[in-house]
Amino acid sequence: MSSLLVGIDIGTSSVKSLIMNSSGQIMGLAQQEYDIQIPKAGYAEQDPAVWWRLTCDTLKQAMRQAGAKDADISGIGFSGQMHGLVAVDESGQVLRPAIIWCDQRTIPQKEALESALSVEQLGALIQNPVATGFQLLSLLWIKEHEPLIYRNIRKVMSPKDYVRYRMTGEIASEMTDASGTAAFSPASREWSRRLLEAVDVDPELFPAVQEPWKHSGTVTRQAAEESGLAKGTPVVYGGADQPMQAIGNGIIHPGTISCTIGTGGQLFAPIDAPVYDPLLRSHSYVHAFPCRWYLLGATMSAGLSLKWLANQILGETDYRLLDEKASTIPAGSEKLLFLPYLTGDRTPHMDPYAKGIFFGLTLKHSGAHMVRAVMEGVAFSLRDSLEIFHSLGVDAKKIIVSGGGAKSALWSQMLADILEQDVYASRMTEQACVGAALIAGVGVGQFDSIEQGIAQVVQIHEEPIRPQGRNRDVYRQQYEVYRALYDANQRLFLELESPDNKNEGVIQ
Ligand SMILES: Nc1ncnc2c1ncn2[C@@H]1O[C@H](COP(=O)(O)OP(=O)(O)O)[C@@H](O)[C@H]1O
Ligand SMILES: O=C(CO)[C@@H](O)[C@H](O)COP(=O)(O)O
Repeated sequence: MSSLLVGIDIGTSSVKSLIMNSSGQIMGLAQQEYDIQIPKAGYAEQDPAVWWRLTCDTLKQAMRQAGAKDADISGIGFSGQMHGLVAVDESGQVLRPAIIWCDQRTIPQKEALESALSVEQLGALIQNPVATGFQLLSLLWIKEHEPLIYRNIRKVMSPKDYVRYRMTGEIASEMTDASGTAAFSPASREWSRRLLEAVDVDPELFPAVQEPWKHSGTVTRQAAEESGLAKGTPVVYGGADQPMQAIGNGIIHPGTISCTIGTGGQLFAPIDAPVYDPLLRSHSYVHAFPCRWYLLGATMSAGLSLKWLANQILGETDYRLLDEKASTIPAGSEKLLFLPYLTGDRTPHMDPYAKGIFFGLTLKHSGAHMVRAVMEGVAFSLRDSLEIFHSLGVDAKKIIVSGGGAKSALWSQMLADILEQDVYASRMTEQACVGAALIAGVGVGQFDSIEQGIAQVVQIHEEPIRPQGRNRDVYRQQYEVYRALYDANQRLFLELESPDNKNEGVIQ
């Protein structure tokens, strides 16, 4: 009898396909990387056809690794990078490259929307801030700059919804990814027709919204040929990467928090009512668990900051080696600080103009100091999110760390020291894929409920990583300077981007 579950994560840097059994044993795991295309400074695009092709490749690899036949797969679930825009025409053809979450071209659309609607009005309509790279703003950009394409758009989709459409032929959205489009009200769990009316966008462009664990169709004949899956294999809607990762870590009830360092960094706290920050410094979205929402603090460039330093500045690609080097530097990087705003900031400043800064450089600082300072800067940024959660009365009894950055013992220790709390690591790997496979198991009836699936699959280390007293004290002081750095530079960030600034990087 078929009983293997598949979880596919359409990440920012790669697609991962995972095959597990009902006890959570990973039987096969394959990953294929892709780049972010930057056709112009501030743009970030990807080709949806590449997502689909590499999904098929990784599925075949994972099945080979698992020694599984197509008939062994009982259900498929998806996880995916959030906020992005895939636009398709009447016949379901992609009209232009996807504009993804870290794209920053929509500063004018963001500012126009924010001057038309107050923070209070946005809070009432969508309970969230709008940020560059969010689907609705990207759609407004196409409307303004590519009117011929805009006219042909029949539906817009989030990245993983497009890949699922290629697999099943059905165009649909689900609550968790709809939440991150800026066109959806998580509190009322429906597209915000009032907001769409206010920006003159046809609500019909947005697909019907489903629950993540529900059956969304089956693998089509063509998808079967391309992916090696069996035609007719059941597929569930799946969810955005943050809630899927939370499910894969067993985080469904208030009190336990997920802390992720992937390309971006996120702090995620389940809540049992759609509470939101009245200052809109963090996000409030629908969770992939019945009647639950979550608060999300987002760092735009987390792992991406380290990747930038490693690849573009130090010419080193081995993260383990960088870890080793950073371990030789004392906590606080001998007073070197890094502000990780390489692609602007979301939480807490929601400022697309913000820039990265190394602050405090002296002759004694080496590449290893810079690596450590980058890791610390990312952890400080996640602490900013924790401070906001505390201010909203959200309890963090337990913090579970994951994402590529959590593979580093040093980075995980820094999180404990800087968040000033025990943090727990998972015994599993690729929790977003695990979450996607788990809800597929719920959808096909292999688990009675998400809770039962979690009890059967998820394993967290019992021993926490504890804050180290001396480091904590150093970081407490360093955090004060970190906080002040943005305030001291906010005006200068704006000045750099002013239309009067003639510095356009042209070589004479
Ligand atoms: N051993 C390691 N030490 C430190 N950082 C690491 C290590 N391995 C991966 N990373 C970080 O994790 C990031 C990738 O995380 P991942 O969760 O795989 O990304 P995504 O899901 O966004 O595609 C890299 O950019 C890197 O900064
Ligand atoms: O932007 C957010 C959440 O707001 C991320 O969840 C993105 O979806 C990217 O995630 P990674 O690919 O960095 O894991």
